Parts: sequence; structure tokens; C-alpha cells
Amino acid sequence: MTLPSSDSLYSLNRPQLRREMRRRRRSLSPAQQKRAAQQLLNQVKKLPQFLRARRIAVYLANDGEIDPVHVIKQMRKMGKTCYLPVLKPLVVNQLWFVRYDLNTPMTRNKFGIPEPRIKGFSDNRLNRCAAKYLDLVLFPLVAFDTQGGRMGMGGGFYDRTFAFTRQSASVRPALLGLAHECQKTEHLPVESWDIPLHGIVTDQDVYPAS
Ligand SMILES: Nc1nc2c(c(=O)[nH]1)N(C=O)[C@@H](CNc1ccc(C(=O)N[C@@H](CCC(=O)O)C(=O)O)cc1)CN2
Ligand SMILES: Nc1ncnc2c1ncn2[C@@H]1O[C@H](COP(=O)(O)OP(=O)(O)OP(=O)(O)O)[C@@H](O)[C@H]1O
Repeated sequence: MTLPSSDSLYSLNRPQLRREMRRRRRSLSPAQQKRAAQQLLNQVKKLPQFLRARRIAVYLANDGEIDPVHVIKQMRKMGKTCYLPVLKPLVVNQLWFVRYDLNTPMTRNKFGIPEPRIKGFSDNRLNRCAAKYLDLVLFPLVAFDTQGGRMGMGGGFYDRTFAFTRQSASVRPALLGLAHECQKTEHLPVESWDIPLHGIVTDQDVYPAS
């Protein structure tokens, strides 16, 4: 099947575009995914936001997402602390960030994505990092454009969790989106609730926010 060209993407509404971009990334071959993951590390490891960050939130690849596995390995080599999103219990579509080491016990969330298992309240508190104390957050994206538009899985998890960054300009982790180059579109409308990112990193390029 031929992919719609960038022009015909214009005619799609938001859910259709999300479906199309998810299909695109899922249709990448294992070899393409492997190469993209390696190229992603080459892009990320040059970034000043990455070099200076000590606490970094990342994700475990799902649904054809660009895989930050080598970025995670590099973080560990550099002595940085890695955090993963955990669906916040009892609160609508918000995230916690919990420490992720080689021996972290894991479980699957309701979407089937592995996340650190939260045992007791105290254990959870010890290993959690408040979103405002993260130095860098790598957002998983479904689609992006080069003017600041972006789209995630549709739950608004990241938008809700980082809504505080609008108020307090002084406490602001660096926010960077990760995506395959094939998830770039011509133009995505920016919604009122969209949290602006500092840039997007793909296997091919770095797009700083303008
Ligand atoms: N790797 C990864 N982890 C992540 C996210 C992500 O986008 N990628 N999230 C970013 O927000 C959060 C989880 N959000 C998600 C939202 C929807 C679906 C999803 O697959 N939705 C299904 C419908 C599932 C259902 O309702 O039962 C679908 O659309 O097909 C997955 C994750 C936290 N962890
Ligand atoms: N701060 C917020 N408070 C309440 N609802 C919010 C907030 N931010 C976003 N939402 C809601 O969440 C949904 C997000 O939809 P959208 O298509 O933008 O998801 P998304 O791009 O996947 O978001 P994210 O990447 O943040 O997970 C919208 O229905 C929006 O109204």
C-alpha cells in the first residue's frame, strides 16, 4: 500500500492523522527500527540539554515508537538517573516518574506498556521524582511539525503532567520530543492545552523550537 503524500495528510482530521502516523511507524522493519535507534543516540548525545541533565525521563518503546534503548544505556554510562512514566493511580491521565535501573521490578500498565512496579507508598516516594525536578524529559511523539505542533497518543498524559510549566518559568525541565523522521508533517494545529517543547529529535535531525 502506498503512503499518503504530505499533501494528502492535509485532508485528515486529528484522529485520522494519528492513526496514519501510528501505522507509519509500526510499518518500519526491525532493521529500520534498529538503525533509527542507533542514529537517535548520535543525535541525542550531542545535545547540551542531554549533556548537562542529571535526571532524565524517557520511555520504553511501544507501538513502533523510536526506541531510546541506546540513549538509556548512554545515560547509565554517564551516571545519569533514568526515570520512566507510570500511570498515576486514581488521577485522570497524569504521570509519575519513577526511577528505572537494571534491577527495577516491572509490571505492565493498562496499555500493556512496561512500567516500574510500585510496591508500597514509601518505596514509591523514594524512587519517584516530581516532574518539576526532572532536568530533561524525552516525550514519545506520534506526529510533529517544524513549527511547534505535535501529537501524542491522545490521552493528554504529558500535557496534564507538565501543565505547571506554564506558570513557573523558573522551574522548567527541558522538554524534547522524540520521533522517527517519517512522523514529520507539514502542519499540525497547536491546541490551547499543548505544552510547548524545546525541540524535537529524530533519527535524522534536531528541530529546535523556533
Ligand atoms: N512508550 C510510551 N509510554 C507511555 C506513553 C507513550 O505514548 N509511549 N504515554 C503517552 O501518553 C503514556 C501512556 N499513554 C498511552 C495512551 C494510549 C495508548 C493506547 O495504546 N491506546 C489505544 C487504546 C487503548 C485503550 O483505550 O484500551 C489505542 O489508541 O489504540 C497507549 C499509551 C505513558 N507511557
Ligand atoms: N492540563 C489539562 N487539563 C485537563 N485536560 C487536558 C489538559 N491538557 C490536555 N487535556 C486534554 O487531554 C486531551 C489531549 O489530547 P491531545 O490529542 O492533545 O493528546 P496528546 O497530543 O496525545 O497529548 P500528550 O502528548 O500530552 O499525551 C484533550 O482532550 C485535552 O482537552
